[in-house]
Amino acid sequence: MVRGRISQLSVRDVRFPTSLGGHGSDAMHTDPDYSAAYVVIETDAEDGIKGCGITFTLGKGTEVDWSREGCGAPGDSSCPKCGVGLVGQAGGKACLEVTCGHEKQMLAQGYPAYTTSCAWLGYSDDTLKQLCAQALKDGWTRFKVKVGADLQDDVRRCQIIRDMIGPEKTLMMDANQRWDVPEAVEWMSKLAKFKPLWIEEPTSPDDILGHAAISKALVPLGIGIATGEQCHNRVIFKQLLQAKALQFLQIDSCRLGSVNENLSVLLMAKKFEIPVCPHAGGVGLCELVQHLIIFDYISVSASLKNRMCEYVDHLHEHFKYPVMMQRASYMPPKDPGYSTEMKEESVKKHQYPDGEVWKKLLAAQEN
Ligand SMILES: C[C@H](O)[C@@H](O)[C@@H](O)[C@H](O)C(=O)O
Ligand SMILES: [Mg+2]
Repeated sequence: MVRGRISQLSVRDVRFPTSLGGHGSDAMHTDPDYSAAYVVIETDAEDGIKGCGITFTLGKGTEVDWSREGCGAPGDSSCPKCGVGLVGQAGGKACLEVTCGHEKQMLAQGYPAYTTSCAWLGYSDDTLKQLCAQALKDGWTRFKVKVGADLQDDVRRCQIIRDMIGPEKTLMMDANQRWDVPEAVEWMSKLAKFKPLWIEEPTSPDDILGHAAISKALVPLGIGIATGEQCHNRVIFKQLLQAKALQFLQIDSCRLGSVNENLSVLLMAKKFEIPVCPHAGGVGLCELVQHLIIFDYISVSASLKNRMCEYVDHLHEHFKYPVMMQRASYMPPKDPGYSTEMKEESVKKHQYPDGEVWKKLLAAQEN
């Protein structure tokens, strides 16, 4: 039913200076400023219905004029992490009438999550220990640690985190594409003693057969391959699944353009019996993907076995409908829409380069 016409469209470059604290850092992206191209489509409908969309980048990636900036060169750590994938938040009715057991279970217990927030690569050992201790207190049982830049550092950091969480809790590792195929196998053979459930993005996300080779070598060591946060369409996922290149599939709500593209991947994963463990974090990715993974549980996979959704503890305060976490789980959102809308005040403050936050930072840099 048509309810008005599009009357206005705005695109804003919103950046958060996360690099100042090393938040979000990994072996490839050493100083990311979590950022978004934030789009609002307004209509002239009487009820004021509007659509909001985000594309997650690491700062410079938000600039339209890349080439002049020289952005896009391999190794430029501020290049866009995620491609263009607009997702909307349109008004509508929240559909939370309890109709099935799985839905009831989600409403009561939520969808299980793991945390990446303790172990970004740029964090000191002290910060790692402090955040890990706090996360354990808060009830987290699944942890992801960044690896891939320096083997000795990885061994030390993995030892710290494994000692702190004990042998039973789940540990995952993420190399953010840093290795080539033989290097990935060799490096992970050295980290196998820390019993990681998976190694994520061990090599280039485009190297489907490379992932298959790594998977063949590491599965006998009890290590699965997780990938998907850089996969931009269902065809890539189809090939990863057909080639038996992954044991955990990581959809990304923004990288895969549209909800429909995400749904087709959820259905393929079900057919291949591969658990979906979404990528989240960034700017708003937790807010968005929680809808998809809870839908997956209620309507597609009907299983929580080997399944969990990533959680990162940053920037939720800038969203109008932030995620609600309880006992290390995502509690189902009860507001209508895709939870994409940002607070106007946050957008204004963090707009690049003329928002209050950036004016101050850029002025300080000049002095
Ligand atoms: C640059 C970013 O923080 C990435 O390190 C992050 O998205 C990561 O790959 C993840 O799995 O959370
Ligand atoms: Mg990752």
